[in-house]
Amino acid sequence: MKKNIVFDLDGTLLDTLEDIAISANFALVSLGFEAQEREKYRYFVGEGVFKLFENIFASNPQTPERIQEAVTLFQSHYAKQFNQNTKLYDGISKMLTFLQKRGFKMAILSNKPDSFTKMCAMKYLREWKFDVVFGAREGIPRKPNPEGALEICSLLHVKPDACYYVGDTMIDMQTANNAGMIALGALWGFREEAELKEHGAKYLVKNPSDVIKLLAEV
Ligand SMILES: O=C(O)COP(=O)(O)O
Repeated sequence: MKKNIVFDLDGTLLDTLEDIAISANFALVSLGFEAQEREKYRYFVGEGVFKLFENIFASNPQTPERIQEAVTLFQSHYAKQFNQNTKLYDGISKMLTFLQKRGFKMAILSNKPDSFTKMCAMKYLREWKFDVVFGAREGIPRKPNPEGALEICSLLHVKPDACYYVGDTMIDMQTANNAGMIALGALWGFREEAELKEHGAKYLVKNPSDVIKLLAEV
């Protein structure tokens, strides 16, 4: 039985791009830097909030203290911004209902700070039962390190190879493979097919109804 599925959050279950971009641009402008185009955030997001600003400042590196200032400004802004434009991607609701009815155990593993991950899950995903919701937590290495994914397996009492992991970036495909899970690359999210293929997607799904088709026989 492989009725276990772990989801990435940003760019997979939720389209969070706009609110992340607004809050990050607030932090940048507050510190005297230029705001970045919303589309660029597709590539900045994925490895947690500190790395978000490291990525933004890639061509103009800043001290860790400066980056931390940006992170702090981002976090206080995002606490109020996170639910302004964010939404479930089309078809997610139907997919989650299907999986739940079919008896799948479901979990979330994100590199978004743990408190924000839980706030988003409470706001947008409370209709469905997620056995575990983990964001980035103190002392636990971020994805693509498999520690969080393996902890979920042990909490669910399942083996990694009996778990699907659905995500939209190379970080997610690497996480799934590092943990020994079955990697599903979601093409509706932040990144492109080539990236997901290159980093070990076992299956590519164009939309959430493809997940239903793929897992209908499991
Ligand atoms: O916020 C991030 O950096 C990434 O979040 P995700 O792991 O849910 O894609």
